[in-house]
Amino acid sequence: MTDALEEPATVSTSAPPPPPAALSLRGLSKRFGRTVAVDGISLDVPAGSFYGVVGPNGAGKTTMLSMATGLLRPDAGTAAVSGADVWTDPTAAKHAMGVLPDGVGVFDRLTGAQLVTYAGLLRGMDRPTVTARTDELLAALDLEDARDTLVVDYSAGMTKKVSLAAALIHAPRLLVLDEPFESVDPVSTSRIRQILAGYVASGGTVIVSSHVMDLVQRMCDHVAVVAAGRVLAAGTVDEVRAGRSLEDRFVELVGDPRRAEGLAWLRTS
Ligand SMILES: Nc1ncnc2c1ncn2[C@@H]1O[C@H](COP(=O)(O)OP(=O)(O)OP(=O)(O)O)[C@@H](O)[C@H]1O
Repeated sequence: MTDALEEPATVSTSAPPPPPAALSLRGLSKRFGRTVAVDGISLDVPAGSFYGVVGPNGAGKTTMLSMATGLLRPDAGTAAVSGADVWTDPTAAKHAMGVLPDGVGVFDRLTGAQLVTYAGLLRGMDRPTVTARTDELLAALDLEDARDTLVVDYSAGMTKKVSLAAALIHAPRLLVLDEPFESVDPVSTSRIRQILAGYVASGGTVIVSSHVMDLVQRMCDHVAVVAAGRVLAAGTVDEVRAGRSLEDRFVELVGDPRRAEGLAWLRTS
C-alpha cells in the first residue's frame, strides 16, 4: 500500500485588495451662480490618516467638505465614506462619520450638556452611554463649568468645542472637522490635538481644514492644497512640502500676486 501523496498547499500570490479609502471624492463640482466654488475635485483620504486640507480664503474647502459629508448636494461628482456613497447610501455613510461643519448653526437654546446628549441620542445610542460620554467629553474639552449654560451664551471657541464633542460622541471611524481650531485657546488646541492623535493611533481617520500651516505640518501626515476649487497638490505632508516648510510651499503653489501692491497711505513714514 502506498502512502497517499499530500496535495501541495496552494499559495496565493495575489495581495489582498487594499481597504477602501476612508473618504473618496470623484469629480465633485459646485457652482453658485457664476462662481465655480469646487471644480471637479477628486481625492482619496487613506484610512487611518490625519489629513489636512489647506487653501486660501474662498478656495472651496468648506464647499468641498460640505458636499463630502452630505450637507450640500453637488452639481456633479460623488463622495463615498469607506465605500458607502454619501448621497445614495446616506445611512451607512453618515453612521461612519462625525462632522464639525463651519458656519452651520447649532441648536443654541440647548445647554452644552443637552446639545451633546442630543447628538448621541440622535445617533441611536442608549442614554446611560450618552450620559457617561457627554460627561467625559465636556471634561476633556474643559467645558464642565459651562455644561448647564445655554450654547447661545458660549464664546466662539466654546461653541467650537461643544460642536466637536457632538461630532465625537458616537465614536465614528471618520471625523471631518472644518476649521476645528478657529477661536480655540492654545490649551484647548493642545488638548484637542492629543484627543485626535489618540483617535488616529487607534485606527480612526481625521480630516481637518485649517489656515495654520505650522499646525498642519506638525499634526497631519497627509495634506491637500486647494485653490480656486481645484487640488493643486496632495499626498503625504513630506511629499507636498518637498523639503521646504509647508507654509513656503503653500505660498509657492498658491501664489501671492498682490503682495507688494498698494496701501501706501497706510505707511506712517
Ligand atoms: N452659499 C453660497 N452662495 C454663494 N456663493 C458661495 C456660497 N458658499 C460659498 N460660496 C462661494 O464659493 C467660493 C468657495 O467658498 P468656500 O466657503 O468653500 O471657501 P473656503 O476655502 O472654505 O474659504 P475660507 O478659507 O475663507 O473659509 C467662494 O467664492 C464663496 O464666495
